[in-house]
Amino acid sequence: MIDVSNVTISFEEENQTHVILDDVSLNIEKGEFICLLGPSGCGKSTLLNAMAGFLKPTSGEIKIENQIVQKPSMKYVTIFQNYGLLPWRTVQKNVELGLETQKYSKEKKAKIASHYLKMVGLEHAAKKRPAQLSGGMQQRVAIARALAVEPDILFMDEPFGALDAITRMKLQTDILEIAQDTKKTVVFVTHDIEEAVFLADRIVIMSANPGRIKALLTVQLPKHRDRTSNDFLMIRDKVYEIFNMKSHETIEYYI
Ligand SMILES: Nc1ncnc2c1ncn2[C@@H]1O[C@H](COP(=O)(O)OP(=O)(O)OP(=O)(O)O)[C@@H](O)[C@H]1O
Repeated sequence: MIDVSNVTISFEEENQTHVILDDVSLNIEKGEFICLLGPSGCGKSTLLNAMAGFLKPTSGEIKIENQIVQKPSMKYVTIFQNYGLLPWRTVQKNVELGLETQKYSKEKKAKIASHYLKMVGLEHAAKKRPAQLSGGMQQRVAIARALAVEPDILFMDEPFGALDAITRMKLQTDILEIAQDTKKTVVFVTHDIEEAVFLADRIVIMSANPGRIKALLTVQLPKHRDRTSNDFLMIRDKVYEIFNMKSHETIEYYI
């Protein structure tokens, strides 16, 4: 569904060229949940923004369903860490935002918004304003708003980065279920190894200076993942190994 071919992205600054992404190639299948994982500054957001049409590659090309990506499209939607809700609108009206460019009746817009608010467990909050909601709830509204335009692809840039650990785990479970139920293709940026192992069908492991793909890891875990299972921990360890973060000393524990 998404073909990234030999993409290099560089920026000019004070007469110097900074190569942010260097010859990155990647194919993403329809319905896959892909996590872009890597240290700060390795170009995860830059790659996501290029796929989403916010940024043009310096060389190489990106195609979505065989069309070169030139600009953002309604067929794919980006969700950012800072929810981007309009504070003066109710939750319901925020979810309806993306529908306003389409010629739907008032009733149809309200029906679609209610459907997706229900999907994220917020039907009871429809009349509230964003400031009356917790961070986790605001991000749920942003997810409902993105889903309401029924995109084929969701691009998510560290969407849970600002949330506390427990809320984050709840939202991870929910987005995984929603992505599976609605058969979305998801490209999700994170620097959290556990989050990537919990969510991804495949993890794209990136290295920095310049940003490159260091490894592609297929996560062969069941649909419903258990963060404490041996298989989960083995895959997490494998990622640590790829980042050279695993200690090779044997430690004995006495409890
Ligand atoms: N418009 C720009 N002009 C110059 N440099 C840029 C621009 N956008 C990004 N960069 C640089 O590109 C590099 C990669 O940035 P990017 O935000 O893609 O990294 P990231 O892996 O998503 O990092 P983080 O996890 O910290 O968000 C950084 O060094 C950043 O300073």
